Amino acid sequence: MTGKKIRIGVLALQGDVREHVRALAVAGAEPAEVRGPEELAAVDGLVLPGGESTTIGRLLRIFGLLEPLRAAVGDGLPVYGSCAGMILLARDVLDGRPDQPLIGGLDMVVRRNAFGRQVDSFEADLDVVGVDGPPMHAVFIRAPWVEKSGDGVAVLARVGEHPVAVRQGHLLATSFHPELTGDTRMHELFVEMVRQRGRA
Ligand SMILES: NC(=O)CC[C@H](N)C(=O)O
Repeated sequence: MTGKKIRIGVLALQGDVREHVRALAVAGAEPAEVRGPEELAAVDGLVLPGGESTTIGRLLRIFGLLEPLRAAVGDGLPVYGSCAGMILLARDVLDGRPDQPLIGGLDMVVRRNAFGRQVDSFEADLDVVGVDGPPMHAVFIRAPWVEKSGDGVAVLARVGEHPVAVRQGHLLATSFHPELTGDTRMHELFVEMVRQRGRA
């Protein structure tokens, strides 16, 4: 641990940006909104917020961020994707739009709106690997689940048999929205991941 604040970007094209900015600040990072390649180049880690993955994907193309983001992920930039952000980090999406662009990087296939076929939104208390203390109260909104994942992917939490939190090296993804509950332990876990990469 160093005393230096690390700078973590929040992709700010669409979705619940402000809530992530707030949670990252509470978790001890210096948050920064990212809308273009120069801003992306200036951060030590990045959060992809929830929202609508098809819209965010389209905006990534329009803002010239899709290829720079793919390159940054390939280069080891730590990224945390929540809900729509989880979808963007997947290598493939089921029930997505055929032309829906993904960033990829995480060796998983996700199913979009997976729980939504039964209920649109729900809440659950989850034990998350790597998060100490009481179970985490998790909010799911038209959430994806991980349909399948490669050997390199660690499952951190499940709802029933379905993985809803995963990590592969420098990439972290959750189906749920920790930025909405005031519980910043998921953001703290990500800040620590970024810190350990020593980019600060
Ligand atoms: N809350 C969310 O991020 C919902 C994700 C949305 N259903 C999508 O497909 O992108």
